Amino acid sequence: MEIREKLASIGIIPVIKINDPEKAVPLAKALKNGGLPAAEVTFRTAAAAEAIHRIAKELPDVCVCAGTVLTVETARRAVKAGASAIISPGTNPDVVRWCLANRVPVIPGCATPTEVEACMRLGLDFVKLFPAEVVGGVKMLKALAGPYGQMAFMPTGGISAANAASYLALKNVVCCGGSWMVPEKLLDNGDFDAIEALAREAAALVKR
Ligand SMILES: O=C[C@H](O)COP(=O)(O)O
Ligand SMILES: CC(=O)C(=O)O
Repeated sequence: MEIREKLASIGIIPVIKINDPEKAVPLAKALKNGGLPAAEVTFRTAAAAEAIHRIAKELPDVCVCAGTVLTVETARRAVKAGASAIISPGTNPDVVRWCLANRVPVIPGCATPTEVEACMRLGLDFVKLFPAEVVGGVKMLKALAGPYGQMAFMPTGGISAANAASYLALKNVVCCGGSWMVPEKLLDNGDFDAIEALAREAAALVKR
């Protein structure tokens, strides 16, 4: 299955900031058991590569992606660790070109029509909208659907159980990203049951 179809079938992609790599596998298990077999592990912590490696090795049916990939070097590390896709908050053309040259799925962030067009020129038809709620959310995506009918989006930033369904109802939305089902405190405390419950609540918003 192509990554886009896989992400579409999961619907909501948990965005993770993890400090302790020991928690990576129990966290991914909790998300999977809750109905979200995916993780965007952000390179905002030193544990990111190790967390990706552990999830990819122990839970091959979980779609583990790398987030906050700002450089080609980080993209290389993420792919080596086992990431299925490279995701970033903005668009670094060097990262996109490296991914395309190495056949690595890449989902860079856009916040404006000009950035969407830059990604189209790079050859992409699927990007992130970030930070989604700040830049107009559902209204912005509806507006972008006019001139950019072929472009599909993964809105992230400010999405929650309260508004995810309105994003998922849009034709140009493949999936949403969000951190709300993995609150830092629950992860730090190792409260995987609570995370699983939040994942289950989120997964119930996805029409399959
Ligand atoms: O930086 C934000 C994360 O990428 C996801 O956004 P969120 O915490 O609003 O869900
Ligand atoms: C926010 C986001 O998309 C990222 O850190 O990759």
